[in-house]
Amino acid sequence: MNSEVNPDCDNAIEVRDLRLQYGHKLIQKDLNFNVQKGDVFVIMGGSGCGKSTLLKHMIGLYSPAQGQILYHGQDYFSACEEDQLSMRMRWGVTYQGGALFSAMTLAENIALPMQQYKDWDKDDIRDRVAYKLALVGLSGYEDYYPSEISGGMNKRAGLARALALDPEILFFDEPSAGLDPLSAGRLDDLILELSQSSGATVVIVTHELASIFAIGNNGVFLDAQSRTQLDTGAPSYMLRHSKAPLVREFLSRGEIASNPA
Ligand SMILES: Nc1ncnc2c1ncn2[C@@H]1O[C@H](COP(=O)(O)OP(=O)(O)OP(=O)(O)O)[C@@H](O)[C@H]1O
Repeated sequence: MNSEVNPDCDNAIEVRDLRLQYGHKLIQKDLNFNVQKGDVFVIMGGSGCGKSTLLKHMIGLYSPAQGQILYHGQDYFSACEEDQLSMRMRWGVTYQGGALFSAMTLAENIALPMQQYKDWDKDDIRDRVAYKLALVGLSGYEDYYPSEISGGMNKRAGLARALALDPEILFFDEPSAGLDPLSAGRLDDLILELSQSSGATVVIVTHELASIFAIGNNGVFLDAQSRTQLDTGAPSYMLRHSKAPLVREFLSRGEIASNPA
């Protein structure tokens, strides 16, 4: 266990005064919110407001222009490389396209992080791969290539790979992008089921209202115009009670645009 990690900290993630830029281009500023352990936390907002950018900062791909992101009380960006790696090893990430390696079978894709980061032997890895595939409903698909299975199955296989190292936090960028509503709904159910059964915290970027309400118990709403968060909390609460009209309007597809209830 990392020396600086505080296991008693209820917040899996704390975002403090965060400012996100690409060069001089400001994307978001003054972001402040907490993700509690076990939350399914939704990053919401209209197209181009910076949802993916925020997620990329949260998984350490980009450094913030200002502010902090703390994991179990430890600031990621001021930590040494070794501590950053040990934090990253506790995360599972799935990107927008599923992003499996096309030249590898599903089993090889899922085994890859295990081979990279663990000293598990071959049999152990084979069993763990089979278990992860079973968790996402893909038992028996070990030897299939990504091109041989459907889009929805690819997403589920991507999820199995994200689960490879038994993560404490799972990050998803638009997990159901490109899926039909039924498959998207099934993927939502699976994400919720896996987070509940493993106790993992989930951080998810989506603008799908159905997903936001089906699985999110907490979240943050980003605005492209003011370039800051308009609200944070439970999406179902924000829908009726957010003090920001734009949030109520967005979450109700324009049906609740007047004063908060
Ligand atoms: N690598 C980059 N360099 C410069 N600008 C970028 C980069 N990536 C994204 N942007 C810009 O940052 C802004 C936010 O993009 P981002 O993809 O984070 O938004 P988003 O809310 O996830 O959008 P969407 O819902 O459409 O996927 C956009 O104006 C985008 O053009």
